[in-house]
Amino acid sequence: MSGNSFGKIFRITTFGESHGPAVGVVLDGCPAGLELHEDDIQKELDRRRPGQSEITTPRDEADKVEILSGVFEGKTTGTPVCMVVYNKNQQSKDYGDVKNLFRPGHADYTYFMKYGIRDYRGGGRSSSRETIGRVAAGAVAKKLLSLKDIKITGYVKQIGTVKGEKFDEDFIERNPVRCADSEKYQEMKNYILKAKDRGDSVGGIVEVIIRGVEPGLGEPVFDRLNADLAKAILSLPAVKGIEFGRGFDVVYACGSENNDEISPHGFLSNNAGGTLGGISTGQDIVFRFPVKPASSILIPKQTIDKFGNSREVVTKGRHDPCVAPRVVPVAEAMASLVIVDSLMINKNKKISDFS
Ligand SMILES: Cc1cc2nc3c(=O)[nH]c(=O)nc-3n(C[C@H](O)[C@H](O)[C@H](O)COP(=O)(O)O)c2cc1C
Ligand SMILES: C=C(O[C@@H]1CC(C(=O)O)=C[C@@H](OP(=O)(O)O)[C@H]1O)C(=O)O
Repeated sequence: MSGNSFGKIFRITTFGESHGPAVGVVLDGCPAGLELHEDDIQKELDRRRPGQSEITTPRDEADKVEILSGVFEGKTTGTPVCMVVYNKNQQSKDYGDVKNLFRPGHADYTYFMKYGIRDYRGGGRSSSRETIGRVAAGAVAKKLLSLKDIKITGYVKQIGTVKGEKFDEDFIERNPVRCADSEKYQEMKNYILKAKDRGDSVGGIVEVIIRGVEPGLGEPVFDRLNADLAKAILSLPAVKGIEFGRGFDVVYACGSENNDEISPHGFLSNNAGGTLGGISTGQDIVFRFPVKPASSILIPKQTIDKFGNSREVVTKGRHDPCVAPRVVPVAEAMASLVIVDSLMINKNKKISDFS
């Protein structure tokens, strides 16, 4: 177990480091015959790409994808699909100062303790450059889901203390904060920019809605659909938790308010967030997660070097002042991978399916 792979039937292994030659993914288990072009992948990678606005890292990467295998004459062949993006704008010399230091909030300390060696050029393997592979595979999953009219939409619900209240789906795609509330967008952006001016960073909350999932997806005990989604989301850098439906607020509710009543026309509410007993109800699956403020900040902080000496560190280089807007397409990709995998696992559960 190396921890670099995810999924049971629709399986991915990501590879690469932030400042190495390339990052990417090998996707195994994709059915043959799916029409797949680099453009399908590129449009999702373009949503994740850095260097696109003043509220994201200025590292300027085109993130152009190449499909190396598994596709012939525009269709998947049923063999592993390998997709690669070459890193072009590393500027690794900027990281010489932190070569022997553990940047607070980053994985430098834990990687060094675990492996005794660390790629100090940027975040190395722990950098979000790794999520390119997830987004590329997620784009294939999204294509499969579109055949079943399943749609996954993520958006920024909160930045710092600024809460979005509306949900304007068209607006999400058009604005760099990926906020669904057109009225709160400028306020959210200003909140990020003020922190950036101070050399600081801020956190946020992202919500994801999965529409069109049939009832019956997810396994009953350990591989509950909500548990699989939770693992997928918690496997993302900077994510510190997850809640479904009414979430942590269930603490304030009585059963009489929290149970989702059922009528002949369907459920009357969705406090559960789309699963019961770990199995999809057929309603929207709704979850949200907090994203911590990016660790790389220009405010001097105390740390140690790898020899145990006390040091002060300022994290130079190019960084996101807020991770939340950037994580949206990645979270959608992870959710897509889980839903496709669950659909593939969910075969032949009733004798009537076995024909
Ligand atoms: C899309 C995305 C972009 C990120 N950009 C940055 C960044 O520019 N600077 C930073 O310090 N952390 C950034 N992070 C978070 C770090 O990668 C993460 O905090 C670090 O690897 C330590 O992991 P942990 O926070 O999960 O413990 C980003 C995360 C994601 C998902
Ligand atoms: C380049 C990207 O964002 C990076 C995410 C990141 C981190 O620690 O996650 C740190 C910075 O990169 P580096 O590894 O060069 O220090 C960001 O610029 C990207 O997401 O494509």
